[in-house]
Amino acid sequence: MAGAAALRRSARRVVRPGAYALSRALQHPERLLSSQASPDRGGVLGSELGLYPPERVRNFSIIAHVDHGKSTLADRLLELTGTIKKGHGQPQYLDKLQVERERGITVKAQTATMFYRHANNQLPASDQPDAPSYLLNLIDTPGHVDFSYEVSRSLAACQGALLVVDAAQGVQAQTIANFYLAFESNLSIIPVINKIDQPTADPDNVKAQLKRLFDIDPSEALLTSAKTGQGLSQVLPAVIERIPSPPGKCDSPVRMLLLDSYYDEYKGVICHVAVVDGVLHKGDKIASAATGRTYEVLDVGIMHPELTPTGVLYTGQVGYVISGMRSTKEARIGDTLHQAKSIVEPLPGFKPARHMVFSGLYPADGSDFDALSHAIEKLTCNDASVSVTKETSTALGMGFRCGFLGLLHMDVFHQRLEQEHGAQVISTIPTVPYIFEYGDGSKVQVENPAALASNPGKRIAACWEPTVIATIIIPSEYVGPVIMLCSERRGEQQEYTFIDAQRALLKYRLPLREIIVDFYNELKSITSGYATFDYEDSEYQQSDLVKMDILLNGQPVDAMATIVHNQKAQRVGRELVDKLKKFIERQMFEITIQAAVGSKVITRETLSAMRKNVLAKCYGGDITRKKKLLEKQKEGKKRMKRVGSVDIPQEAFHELLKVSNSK
Ligand SMILES: Nc1nc2c(ncn2[C@@H]2O[C@H](COP(=O)(O)OP(=O)(O)OP(=O)(O)O)[C@@H](O)[C@H]2O)c(=O)[nH]1
Repeated sequence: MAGAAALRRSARRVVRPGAYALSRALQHPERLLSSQASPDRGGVLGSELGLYPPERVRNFSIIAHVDHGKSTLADRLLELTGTIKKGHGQPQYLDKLQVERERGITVKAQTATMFYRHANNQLPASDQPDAPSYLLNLIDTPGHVDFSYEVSRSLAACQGALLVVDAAQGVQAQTIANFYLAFESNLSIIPVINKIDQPTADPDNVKAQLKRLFDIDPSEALLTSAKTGQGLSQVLPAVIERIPSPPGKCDSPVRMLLLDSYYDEYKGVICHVAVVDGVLHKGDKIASAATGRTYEVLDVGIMHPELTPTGVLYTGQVGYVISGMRSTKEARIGDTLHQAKSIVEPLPGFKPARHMVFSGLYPADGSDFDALSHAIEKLTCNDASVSVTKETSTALGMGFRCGFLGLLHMDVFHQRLEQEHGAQVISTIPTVPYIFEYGDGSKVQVENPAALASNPGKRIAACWEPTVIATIIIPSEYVGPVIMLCSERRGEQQEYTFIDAQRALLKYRLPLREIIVDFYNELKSITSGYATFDYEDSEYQQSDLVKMDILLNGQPVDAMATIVHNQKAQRVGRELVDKLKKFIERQMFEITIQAAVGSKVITRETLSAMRKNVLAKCYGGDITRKKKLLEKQKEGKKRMKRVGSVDIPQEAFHELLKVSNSK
């Protein structure tokens, strides 16, 4: 038992939070089985990995719209191959990120190596003892739009993808986005129509949609239920038969693509790699094409599904490498790692993550700056897609300006800071990266509205804002309200088609600013939850933007400054001022709250003076009760931010994040 516990502990240390199938497996290491098809039944030895030349390897991903069943399907495939034990009952999520459990989403992509014996599609593997065994790398990916960066990274290591579509819901916005990601990467796509057990399942309609939208031959679609197991036996044979083996030269110097990296307290930086050429051995010297630094390979292995040392990785295989890198900053995602002292052409990496949303993060208690700094550093070790720079606010003190892939990504990061690192954080109103041109022709990218100083010597000549191309799929009766919503948000229609008799597809160019706050919620609410939405970044467009300041008793609060479209300044200003009025408690003096563009005040409210007497309700002379109330008041004060003479509660900052920019 003690051994199992130790294994569990060590598994927990090294596992990357993510696809719950893998995590679940780690909770029960005693249930981990070497595959039925594995060449050895007690683990995978390096020499046996050599039995899998590229022709016997398949690297594939599972892509889908959120909730269409990727992770459940991944789970079933791991069971089917004996990588985790069958029938582990109700999913247990103890090793999964709390944030993933609460939100029911996958945030990080995960890789698992499986072994599968395959000869004849018609017969069970147990009846074909001599059937050749294949090494399959399955990469489970997140479905939410903010994490599509993870999807494209995963696809770089694959030659094929299972495109999972819910048999009742049909093709949705992210199905389209993910299909094109895979299609543009030249992957073989296997359509899997999942959840056929549902009473409302209509696989024929889904086949027709796949044909119409992607020109997929209906006979190619596999029909499955990841819940009941129906149709699952066709999946892996299709993977082997329809997906090409990875290309690569076995006898060339080693060259591998760095897919992902994370930091482990005990082992240091762990890199996930796809070996494109050559063979990588423990003890080899490797170099980074990006930094030129060299490292010794201290450990190498596969994810089966937990880290399993093998001492070697062959051409076409996907696994992990530990090489004494000190920080994930050294492990640049998309970098080529290659045999040291050999001249190799770097692999074509992938598009760097583009930060769509920026926000300032400050410690709720100014004296906690070091703790927040430490927490952010630790968290970015496992989420390299966040950009972090130090900044100072007169209102909030020292903090950080962080760039995120989207609003959900920002929320998840924020939540993880609080849950995993106990950090109490104030975040400022999210903003997008604008470009401003001054009268002298110089241009700046503005990620912090407060940094856009109103400098009379620097007249703003023009500004640009980022836009996205949004794809929205809705039942046709909701087309009218959605068109109205998009035009309110300054959208420009690009496409309006029907994907079947009941559903329409709308494409809009929208300013990113207009969708980062509240757009999705509103879209869902006007379509009774039926709309699905996805976007890809597009070009910058010139726009009439202004910086809006919030002033308390005449003093601007830099952390509350925001950039808005000129025509919306009045409405946004009103909303911000109203929110603040609601959340700032009356104080012993009168407080004026104003929103101003330049020197022009566009809206104003006054909070009359009042002394809050916490002892007012405390009759009689119960001294301990009085003390308690005073203590509570003192605690409350700690959560206040003093700006000039005004105390602003932490909640006021949180509420400002929710201010819609349209309506
Ligand atoms: N009825 C039915 N439900 C299924 C099936 N496959 C998955 N589900 C359920 O659908 C829900 C979503 O499944 P997931 O596997 O988490 O979906 P996902 O696509 O991985 O979701 P993200 O990770 O958030 O992108 C869960 O409640 C599953 O139990 C199926 O074949 N039939």
